[in-house]
Amino acid sequence: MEPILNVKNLTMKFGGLKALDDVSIAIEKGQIAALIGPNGAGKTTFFNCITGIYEPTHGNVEITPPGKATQSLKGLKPNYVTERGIARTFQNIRLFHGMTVLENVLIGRHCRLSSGIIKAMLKPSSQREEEKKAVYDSYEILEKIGLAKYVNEMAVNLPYGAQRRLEIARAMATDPFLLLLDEPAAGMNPQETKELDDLILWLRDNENLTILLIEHDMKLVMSLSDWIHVVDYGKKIAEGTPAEIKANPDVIKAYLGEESDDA
Ligand SMILES: Nc1ncnc2c1ncn2[C@@H]1O[C@H](COP(=O)(O)OP(=O)(O)OP(=O)(O)O)[C@@H](O)[C@H]1O
Repeated sequence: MEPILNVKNLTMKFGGLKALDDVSIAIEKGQIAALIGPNGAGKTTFFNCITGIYEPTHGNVEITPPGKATQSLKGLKPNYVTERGIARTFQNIRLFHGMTVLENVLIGRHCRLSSGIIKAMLKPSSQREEEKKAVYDSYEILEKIGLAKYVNEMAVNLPYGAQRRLEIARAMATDPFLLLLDEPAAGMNPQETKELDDLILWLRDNENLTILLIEHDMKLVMSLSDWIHVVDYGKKIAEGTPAEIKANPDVIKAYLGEESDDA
């Protein structure tokens, strides 16, 4: 079976700097995979190349959505990548703080509406049904993610961990088959991290999602991941199971160091 995401020989240059150097990574359907490596290794650049924020200097990104043919994402802008079924969250929280929790999720939903969210919000009668359905679907997502109690709160008033979960809810609203999470546990306390761990597992097991996460919390990475890819200075240096990665001398030297003791 084709991998759900097949990134082939990706190179991204910024002037003289090779942020990614011939990186190939395949993600299988239903996997929770992690992309790890030191600061500046190229992890976020990798996400940016997949999601159309950057056009890679070389290489190709192919997807095989469940039940569909393999297709290339070459040249697609971010909104078209989202439409193809890839959703992401960002390293720094990017919510619409002046909007409610529900409105933030509705914004994510708009790529699945035929009328577009703006028209739907203006409420010409032909769009009312679609708008109602979008609100219903968004509320359902909030329930699943454990945020329904905040539905009419302003996003800015949510506790930090809930804001991070709201980003995942908004990503879910785009109906993805592949979810890319960029440091989802950053800044979380241990309780929030535990809840995130449970949520990611739940999403994979109940929402049919494949998940690729960038994360520096090695305890979370090692407990959650089926498969781990490691980059350093833009190059892929290893891939394997958590046990293999923990024991890999190149990874220990480049990144894990003593951290591997508590993972
Ligand atoms: N738009 C850009 N222009 C120039 N250089 C960039 C750009 N984006 C990233 N870089 C550089 O590319 C390299 C990889 O950055 P990237 O953000 O992908 O690393 P990272 O592995 O995600 O790091 P971290 O773990 O700190 O988030 C860094 O040297 C960074 O400064």
